[in-house]
Amino acid sequence: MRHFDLVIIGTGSGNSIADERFAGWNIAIVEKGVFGGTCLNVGCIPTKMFVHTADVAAAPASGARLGVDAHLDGVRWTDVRDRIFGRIDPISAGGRHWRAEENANVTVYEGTARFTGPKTLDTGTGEVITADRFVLAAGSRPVVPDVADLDSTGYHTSDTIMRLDALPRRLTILGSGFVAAEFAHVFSSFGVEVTVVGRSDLLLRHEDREVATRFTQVASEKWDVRLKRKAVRAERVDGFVRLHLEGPDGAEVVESDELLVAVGRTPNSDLLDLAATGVDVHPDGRVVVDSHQRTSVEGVYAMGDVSSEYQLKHVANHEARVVQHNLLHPDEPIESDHRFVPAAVFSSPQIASVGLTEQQAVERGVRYVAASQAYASIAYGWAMEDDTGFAKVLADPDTGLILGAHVIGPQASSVIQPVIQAMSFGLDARTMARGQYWIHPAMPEVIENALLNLPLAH
Ligand SMILES: Cc1cc2nc3c(=O)[nH]c(=O)nc-3n(C[C@H](O)[C@H](O)[C@H](O)COP(=O)(O)OP(=O)(O)OC[C@H]3O[C@@H](n4cnc5c(N)ncnc54)[C@H](O)[C@@H]3O)c2cc1C
Ligand SMILES: NC(=O)c1ccc[n+]([C@@H]2O[C@H](COP(=O)([O-])OP(=O)(O)OC[C@H]3O[C@@H](n4cnc5c(N)ncnc54)[C@H](O)[C@@H]3O)[C@@H](O)[C@H]2O)c1
Repeated sequence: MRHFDLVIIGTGSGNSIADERFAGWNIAIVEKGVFGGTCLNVGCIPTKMFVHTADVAAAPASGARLGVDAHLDGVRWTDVRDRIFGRIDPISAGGRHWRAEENANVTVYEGTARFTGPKTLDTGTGEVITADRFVLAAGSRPVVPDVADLDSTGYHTSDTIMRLDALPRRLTILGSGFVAAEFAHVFSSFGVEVTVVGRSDLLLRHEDREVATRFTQVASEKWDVRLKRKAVRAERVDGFVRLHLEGPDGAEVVESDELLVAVGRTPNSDLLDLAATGVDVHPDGRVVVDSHQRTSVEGVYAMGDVSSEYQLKHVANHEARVVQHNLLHPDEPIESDHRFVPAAVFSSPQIASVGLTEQQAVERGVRYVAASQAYASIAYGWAMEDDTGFAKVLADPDTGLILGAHVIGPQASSVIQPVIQAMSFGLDARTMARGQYWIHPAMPEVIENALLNLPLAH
């Protein structure tokens, strides 16, 4: 049985750990799928390449109110798709080749790993290995909801929808979170009739309620949004998918060419038979880790979607750096910093958030003041004729320290960044607003003004 210094399971964010500082280590990497993991192959990267393309496709329609009459002649779907994956697939193949053929100290096993005993791993390739240290970086996968006959009907997830051979005429999206909001924007901008089916009363219900309400209003004008619906059965009739729903007005059916299921992601910990090596798992499937990313077994670390509360690439990258340091310096371990984790939804409009929502502040009994500023009331908002976007900030009324920020509108994912910086470095709202120049007339003025609107004690 081969023995290694380190085994890394999963080539998403885990693949970045073994850099030149590990040249003297004997390392095994196990991957069951395509090299590079979710973000590169089926997540952040391709979706944002589609989102940018969708923004371009949607631009002509927004020109008329500025006095520019433009028309979208068409979207060459296969060209769009092949440009995106023509860029991505070689990166994945190159990464695999580099690890498998050019890293003298790394052995790549292409199989589904599972533990068979303490620090003993079946690589799924016919070979069982042992190691002193393991990194569990096995990520997550789409949840398949309990809807009768879904399997026999056939459906897509975010893993497959981007590789369609042709644009559907109609697309139903089951789910109302990040994936649903981003793909609804992509496909509707390409001319597809989109229906979004959600369980709760709002799209993106985990956002600050004012933001989720505004997004739901804007979305309902563009897409057929059906909320408070339960999907009970699916069927395929004459080649079309029919989704049977139960809602406030009783039973209804949505028919479309394709169905995208986007109801969340579950950690891949169940594939690993972790009990065999004694690693603890939360009831929701996340591997239990401490602030140093250590599991319940000495020498076994976990990071990213398989263990994190946040299924986000910037969090997985951060945790990978922590694991990397702690492998190299076990006597001086560092902790992950999850104080101010931001997130953005790249839909239309965009949404970005960091820190507490107003609802969380209320639920947790946190003292706060809140203020907002509309894009429509800053100069660049006039330039864009934006009439739905706004920035909202929450702060401690006494210290002025920022507790949360929520932005809905153009470039929200970039506009919010100075607030993330202020929160991370303990800058109070007044100092942040008045202690620096804000380029006029640029979009971050929406943040400057929201900060100035806060009714702080001093
Ligand atoms: C459609 C979509 C869009 C997204 N967009 C964004 C975004 O814009 N911004 C953002 O921050 N985040 C985004 N995310 C989330 C982000 O992709 C993930 O948080 C991140 O990729 C997780 O990285 P990871 O290394 O933990 O797991 P992964 O990248 O999923 O890597 C895990 C790897 O482990 C392998 N594996 C699993 N089990 C085994 C096993 N038993 N044996 C061997 N190998 C195994 C898998 O095949 C996979 O390659 C998006 C996700 C999706 C689905
Ligand atoms: N821009 C980004 O950073 C980005 C983009 C895409 C995905 N992601 C990550 O991937 C994760 C997964 O995305 P997601 O959109 O699949 O999950 P999500 O958790 O964001 O949203 C899932 C939604 O589906 C709803 N739902 C659950 N079961 C349902 C059912 N049976 N019928 C109808 N609705 C149901 C839930 O109430 C929830 O609102 C995200 O939470 C996020 O962390 C991030």
